[in-house]
Amino acid sequence: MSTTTLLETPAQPPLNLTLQNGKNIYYHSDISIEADEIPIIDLKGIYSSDIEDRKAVAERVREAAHRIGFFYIVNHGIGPQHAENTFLQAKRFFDQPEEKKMEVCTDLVREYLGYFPMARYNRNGKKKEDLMEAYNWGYNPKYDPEAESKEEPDTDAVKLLWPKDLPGFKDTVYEHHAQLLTLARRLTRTFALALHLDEHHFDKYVKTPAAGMRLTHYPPQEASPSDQLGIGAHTDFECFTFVTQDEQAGLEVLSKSGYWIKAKPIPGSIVVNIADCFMRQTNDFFVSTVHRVVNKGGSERYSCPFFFGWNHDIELEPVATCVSDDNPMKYPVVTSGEYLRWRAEQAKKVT
Ligand SMILES: O=C(O)CCC(=O)C(=O)O
Ligand SMILES: [Fe+2]
Repeated sequence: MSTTTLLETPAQPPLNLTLQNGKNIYYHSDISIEADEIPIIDLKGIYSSDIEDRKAVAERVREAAHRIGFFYIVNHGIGPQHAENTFLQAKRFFDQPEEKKMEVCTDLVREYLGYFPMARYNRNGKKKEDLMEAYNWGYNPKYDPEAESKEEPDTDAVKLLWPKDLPGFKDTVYEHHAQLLTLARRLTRTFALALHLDEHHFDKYVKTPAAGMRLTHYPPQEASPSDQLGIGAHTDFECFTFVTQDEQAGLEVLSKSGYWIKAKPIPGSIVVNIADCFMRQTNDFFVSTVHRVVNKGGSERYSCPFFFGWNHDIELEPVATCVSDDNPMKYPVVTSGEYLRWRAEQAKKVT
């Protein structure tokens, strides 16, 4: 495993970039490499009745979340038909004429939801805009298997942002969303154990969670990654993200040694990455790792990220096992909702 730091590898002057969360990143080259740094974690043990099995998985999660902030999960319990169905819906949606997709454009609402048109954002200030389009939707208690009240919220996003001419689209993608929601709540317990807390420590944080989901489409790009990306380098906003990828490679992760490493698709797996709210709450013990997408593979790429965070009113207070007199909390305490709103405002400005 690489533990080289940038300071130890003075090849050429590093490239640098300021991210939307205000952090600066440095890297050696825009060309990515193959490396064996992202572990594959078998989740079978989290469903065991024996706490020792659950703790054994949690220790692997602890190591990965601390070292690189990315891991694959297998044996996660979600049947392959859900990803297949979602990708079919993604193709259906993106194959529509542009004016149809614009009927559910993100500009219709204040939130960062709905359709993001092709090449709309330029997250890293490259010569050309990011070559991707996306469709986003949010948590809805109507489709939450554990919601106490199943009433659909009366928001503009719910009323305006669902495509009108794609029967079955909403139900199908929410079926997958419900599966991911259940897994995310389960994994929240594993994360609690990974932080050496009581297994149920975060249970009350995930009653009405932030649980946004996205379909993304990246056409193959001709420009080099120095001039254009599929999605520019960024960190995610919430606690953790599940990325379901199709078979087309493209996701890349910035390693601590300052190289872009490929997170190649592994059939049936889900990629998990730590995001900023968890990094803040764990006082940087969990790393919210920078990632991006470059589709140089010659075929269309589809993926489906699921962004999971706490109920909006939860204060992102420090996790007790991650602070001490010698290691005081680095971040001001804000609520999850306040932080996500601030990040969404920053993200909307990147045009
Ligand atoms: O498409 C992917 O593999 C990842 C997308 C991503 O990082 C995001 O939408 O935040
Ligand atoms: Fe991301």
